[in-house]
Amino acid sequence: MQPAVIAPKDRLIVALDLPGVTEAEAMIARLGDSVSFYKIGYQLGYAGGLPLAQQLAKSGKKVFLDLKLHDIGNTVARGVESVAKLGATFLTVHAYPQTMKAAVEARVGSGLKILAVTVLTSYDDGDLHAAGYRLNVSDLVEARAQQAKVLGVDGLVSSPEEAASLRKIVGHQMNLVTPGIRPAGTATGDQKRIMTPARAIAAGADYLVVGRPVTEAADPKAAADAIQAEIKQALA
Ligand SMILES: O=c1ccn([C@@H]2O[C@H](COP(=O)(O)O)[C@@H](O)[C@H]2O)c(=O)[nH]1
Repeated sequence: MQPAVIAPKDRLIVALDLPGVTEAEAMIARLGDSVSFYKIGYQLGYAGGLPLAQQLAKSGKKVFLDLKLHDIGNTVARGVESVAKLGATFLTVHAYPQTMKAAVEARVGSGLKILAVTVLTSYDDGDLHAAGYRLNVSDLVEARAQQAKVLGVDGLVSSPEEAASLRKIVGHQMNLVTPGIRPAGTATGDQKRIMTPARAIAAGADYLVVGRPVTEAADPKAAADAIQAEIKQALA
Protein backbone atom coordinates (compact mmCIF):
# COMPACT_ATOMS: atom_id res chain seq x y z
CA MET A 1 0.00 0.00 0.00
CA GLN A 2 1.25 3.52 -0.89
CA PRO A 3 1.76 6.01 1.95
CA ALA A 4 -1.26 8.30 2.34
CA VAL A 5 -0.60 11.89 1.33
CA ILE A 6 -0.67 14.02 4.48
CA ALA A 7 -0.31 17.80 4.18
CA PRO A 8 2.92 18.71 6.04
CA LYS A 9 1.08 21.26 8.21
CA ASP A 10 -1.42 18.62 9.39
CA ARG A 11 1.42 16.46 10.77
CA LEU A 12 1.72 18.65 13.87
CA ILE A 13 -1.08 17.98 16.36
CA VAL A 14 -1.08 20.42 19.27
CA ALA A 15 -2.43 19.00 22.53
CA LEU A 16 -4.80 21.52 24.12
CA ASP A 17 -4.06 20.40 27.68
CA LEU A 18 -5.51 23.54 29.21
CA PRO A 19 -7.95 24.16 32.08
CA GLY A 20 -10.95 25.34 30.10
CA VAL A 21 -12.52 26.53 26.87
CA THR A 22 -11.53 30.17 27.45
CA GLU A 23 -7.85 29.25 27.70
CA ALA A 24 -8.12 26.84 24.75
CA GLU A 25 -9.80 29.43 22.52
CA ALA A 26 -7.12 31.97 23.43
CA MET A 27 -4.37 29.47 22.53
CA ILE A 28 -6.08 28.57 19.22
CA ALA A 29 -6.33 32.29 18.37
CA ARG A 30 -2.63 32.81 19.21
CA LEU A 31 -1.57 29.86 17.07
CA GLY A 32 -3.75 30.98 14.14
CA ASP A 33 -2.81 29.46 10.79
CA SER A 34 0.35 27.85 12.25
CA VAL A 35 -1.69 24.88 13.51
CA SER A 36 -4.42 22.98 11.67
CA PHE A 37 -4.82 19.94 13.97
CA TYR A 38 -5.70 19.96 17.70
CA LYS A 39 -5.91 17.24 20.32
CA ILE A 40 -8.39 17.38 23.16
CA GLY A 41 -7.81 15.00 26.06
CA TYR A 42 -8.95 14.52 29.64
CA GLN A 43 -8.27 17.98 31.03
CA LEU A 44 -10.17 20.01 28.43
CA GLY A 45 -12.59 17.22 27.48
CA TYR A 46 -14.04 17.21 31.01
CA ALA A 47 -14.19 21.04 31.02
CA GLY A 48 -16.36 21.81 27.98
CA GLY A 49 -13.95 20.47 25.37
CA LEU A 50 -16.42 18.33 23.43
CA PRO A 51 -18.62 21.21 22.17
CA LEU A 52 -15.34 23.01 21.39
CA ALA A 53 -14.23 19.96 19.38
CA GLN A 54 -17.44 20.20 17.34
CA GLN A 55 -16.91 23.93 16.74
CA LEU A 56 -13.29 23.40 15.73
CA ALA A 57 -14.23 20.67 13.26
CA LYS A 58 -16.98 22.89 11.79
CA SER A 59 -14.46 25.75 11.42
CA GLY A 60 -12.18 23.54 9.28
CA LYS A 61 -9.61 22.47 11.89
CA LYS A 62 -8.92 18.77 12.39
CA VAL A 63 -9.63 17.30 15.82
CA PHE A 64 -8.13 14.34 17.68
CA LEU A 65 -10.22 13.27 20.68
CA ASP A 66 -7.74 11.55 22.99
CA LEU A 67 -10.33 9.93 25.25
CA LYS A 68 -8.47 6.58 25.55
CA LEU A 69 -11.66 4.52 25.85
CA HIS A 70 -11.48 1.15 27.60
CA ASP A 71 -14.57 -0.71 28.92
CA ILE A 72 -16.75 -3.68 28.06
CA GLY A 73 -17.36 -3.93 24.32
CA ASN A 74 -20.96 -2.67 24.35
CA THR A 75 -20.04 0.46 26.29
CA VAL A 76 -17.06 1.19 24.02
CA ALA A 77 -19.23 0.74 20.91
CA ARG A 78 -21.98 3.08 22.16
CA GLY A 79 -19.34 5.63 23.18
CA VAL A 80 -17.73 5.51 19.75
CA GLU A 81 -21.14 6.02 18.10
CA SER A 82 -21.63 9.18 20.18
CA VAL A 83 -18.12 10.49 19.49
CA ALA A 84 -18.55 9.83 15.75
CA LYS A 85 -21.24 12.57 15.68
CA LEU A 86 -18.78 15.27 16.83
CA GLY A 87 -16.85 15.53 13.56
CA ALA A 88 -13.45 14.51 14.95
CA THR A 89 -10.82 12.83 12.77
CA PHE A 90 -9.20 10.58 15.42
CA LEU A 91 -10.36 8.90 18.63
CA THR A 92 -8.11 6.84 20.91
CA VAL A 93 -8.93 3.56 22.64
CA HIS A 94 -6.55 1.39 24.66
CA ALA A 95 -5.05 -1.47 22.64
CA TYR A 96 -6.99 -4.36 24.19
CA PRO A 97 -8.58 -6.75 21.70
CA GLN A 98 -12.21 -6.49 22.91
CA THR A 99 -11.96 -2.72 23.06
CA MET A 100 -10.36 -2.34 19.62
CA LYS A 101 -12.86 -4.74 17.99
CA ALA A 102 -15.87 -2.91 19.46
CA ALA A 103 -14.50 0.51 18.47
CA VAL A 104 -13.66 -0.50 14.89
CA GLU A 105 -17.10 -2.04 14.32
CA ALA A 106 -18.89 0.97 15.81
CA ARG A 107 -17.09 3.59 13.69
CA VAL A 108 -18.15 2.00 10.37
CA GLY A 109 -19.98 4.49 8.16
CA SER A 110 -18.57 7.52 9.98
CA GLY A 111 -15.46 9.52 9.08
CA LEU A 112 -13.92 8.77 12.48
CA LYS A 113 -10.62 6.87 12.63
CA ILE A 114 -9.73 4.73 15.63
CA LEU A 115 -6.20 4.90 17.07
CA ALA A 116 -5.01 2.23 19.52
CA VAL A 117 -2.73 3.40 22.32
CA THR A 118 0.00 0.75 22.48
CA VAL A 119 2.13 1.62 25.54
CA LEU A 120 2.00 5.13 27.04
CA THR A 121 5.09 7.21 26.27
CA SER A 122 5.57 7.92 29.98
CA TYR A 123 6.27 4.20 30.56
CA ASP A 124 9.61 2.41 30.38
CA ASP A 125 10.34 -1.28 30.95
CA GLY A 126 10.45 -0.80 34.73
CA ASP A 127 7.01 0.82 34.76
CA LEU A 128 5.55 -2.06 32.73
CA HIS A 129 7.06 -4.64 35.06
CA ALA A 130 5.71 -2.71 38.07
CA ALA A 131 2.26 -2.88 36.44
CA GLY A 132 2.53 -6.68 36.22
CA TYR A 133 3.56 -7.12 32.59
CA ARG A 134 6.27 -9.63 31.69
CA LEU A 135 6.99 -8.09 28.27
CA ASN A 136 9.28 -5.12 27.76
CA VAL A 137 8.01 -1.98 26.04
CA SER A 138 9.12 -2.81 22.51
CA ASP A 139 7.71 -6.37 22.63
CA LEU A 140 4.36 -5.22 24.05
CA VAL A 141 4.08 -2.38 21.52
CA GLU A 142 4.75 -4.81 18.68
CA ALA A 143 2.31 -7.46 20.01
CA ARG A 144 -0.43 -4.84 20.35
CA ALA A 145 0.31 -3.48 16.87
CA GLN A 146 -0.08 -6.96 15.38
CA GLN A 147 -3.45 -7.37 17.11
CA ALA A 148 -4.59 -3.90 16.07
CA LYS A 149 -3.68 -4.60 12.45
CA VAL A 150 -5.64 -7.86 12.39
CA LEU A 151 -8.66 -6.11 13.93
CA GLY A 152 -8.66 -3.33 11.30
CA VAL A 153 -7.70 -0.45 13.60
CA ASP A 154 -6.88 2.73 11.65
CA GLY A 155 -3.74 3.79 13.49
CA LEU A 156 -1.41 3.40 16.45
CA VAL A 157 -0.24 5.72 19.19
CA SER A 158 3.29 4.94 20.29
CA SER A 159 6.55 6.66 21.04
CA PRO A 160 8.56 7.67 17.96
CA GLU A 161 11.19 5.26 19.32
CA GLU A 162 8.99 2.41 18.02
CA ALA A 163 7.96 4.08 14.74
CA ALA A 164 10.50 2.35 12.51
CA SER A 165 9.75 -1.16 13.81
CA LEU A 166 5.99 -0.50 13.71
CA ARG A 167 6.21 0.65 10.09
CA LYS A 168 7.71 -2.75 9.23
CA ILE A 169 4.76 -4.49 10.91
CA VAL A 170 1.87 -2.36 9.65
CA GLY A 171 3.30 -0.91 6.44
CA HIS A 172 1.31 2.12 5.33
CA GLN A 173 -2.01 0.50 6.20
CA MET A 174 -2.14 2.34 9.56
CA ASN A 175 -1.33 5.88 10.72
CA LEU A 176 1.51 6.19 13.23
CA VAL A 177 0.75 8.96 15.71
CA THR A 178 3.54 9.81 18.13
CA PRO A 179 3.45 11.83 21.35
CA GLY A 180 6.70 12.01 23.35
CA ILE A 181 8.01 14.74 21.03
CA ARG A 182 10.57 17.08 22.49
CA PRO A 183 12.26 19.77 20.37
CA ALA A 184 15.95 20.12 21.32
CA GLY A 185 16.40 21.99 24.59
CA THR A 186 12.80 21.56 25.85
CA ALA A 187 11.89 19.94 29.17
CA THR A 188 11.19 16.20 29.13
CA GLY A 189 8.65 16.39 31.96
CA ASP A 190 6.97 13.03 32.63
CA GLN A 191 7.73 11.62 29.16
CA LYS A 192 10.25 8.74 29.06
CA ARG A 193 10.35 7.65 25.40
CA ILE A 194 11.07 10.81 23.45
CA MET A 195 12.49 12.11 20.17
CA THR A 196 12.89 15.46 18.42
CA PRO A 197 10.37 16.32 15.67
CA ALA A 198 12.96 15.76 12.92
CA ARG A 199 14.02 12.36 14.24
CA ALA A 200 10.41 11.25 14.70
CA ILE A 201 9.55 12.09 11.08
CA ALA A 202 12.72 10.37 9.88
CA ALA A 203 11.75 7.28 11.91
CA GLY A 204 8.44 7.09 10.03
CA ALA A 205 5.92 8.89 12.23
CA ASP A 206 2.92 10.30 10.33
CA TYR A 207 1.73 12.71 13.01
CA LEU A 208 3.55 14.35 15.93
CA VAL A 209 1.58 15.20 19.08
CA VAL A 210 3.07 18.13 20.98
CA GLY A 211 1.62 19.72 24.09
CA ARG A 212 3.71 21.61 26.65
CA PRO A 213 6.62 22.49 24.32
CA VAL A 214 4.07 24.64 22.44
CA THR A 215 1.43 25.63 25.00
CA GLU A 216 3.93 26.48 27.77
CA ALA A 217 6.38 28.26 25.46
CA ALA A 218 6.87 32.01 25.98
CA ASP A 219 5.74 32.40 22.35
CA PRO A 220 3.54 29.40 21.42
CA LYS A 221 3.18 30.48 17.77
CA ALA A 222 6.96 30.74 17.35
CA ALA A 223 7.36 27.31 18.98
CA ALA A 224 4.76 25.79 16.63
CA ASP A 225 6.34 27.48 13.60
CA ALA A 226 9.77 26.07 14.56
CA ILE A 227 8.31 22.54 14.79
CA GLN A 228 6.52 22.97 11.45
CA ALA A 229 9.82 24.07 9.87
CA GLU A 230 11.62 21.06 11.38
CA ILE A 231 8.93 18.72 10.02
CA LYS A 232 9.13 20.23 6.52
CA GLN A 233 12.92 19.96 6.51
CA ALA A 234 12.79 16.31 7.63
CA LEU A 235 10.31 15.51 4.83
CA ALA A 236 12.35 17.28 2.12
O1 LIG B 1 1.28 7.47 25.01
C1 LIG B 1 0.78 8.62 25.06
C2 LIG B 1 -0.52 8.88 24.70
C3 LIG B 1 -0.99 10.16 24.75
N1 LIG B 1 -0.21 11.17 25.16
C4 LIG B 1 -0.78 12.53 25.17
O2 LIG B 1 -0.01 13.39 24.31
C5 LIG B 1 0.15 14.66 24.89
C6 LIG B 1 1.62 14.94 25.06
O3 LIG B 1 1.79 16.17 25.72
P1 LIG B 1 3.24 16.78 26.06
O4 LIG B 1 2.90 18.00 26.86
O5 LIG B 1 3.87 17.10 24.73
O6 LIG B 1 4.00 15.78 26.85
C7 LIG B 1 -0.62 14.66 26.21
O7 LIG B 1 -1.89 15.22 25.96
C8 LIG B 1 -0.79 13.18 26.55
O8 LIG B 1 -2.01 12.90 27.20
C9 LIG B 1 1.08 10.92 25.53
O9 LIG B 1 1.84 11.84 25.92
N2 LIG B 1 1.55 9.64 25.45
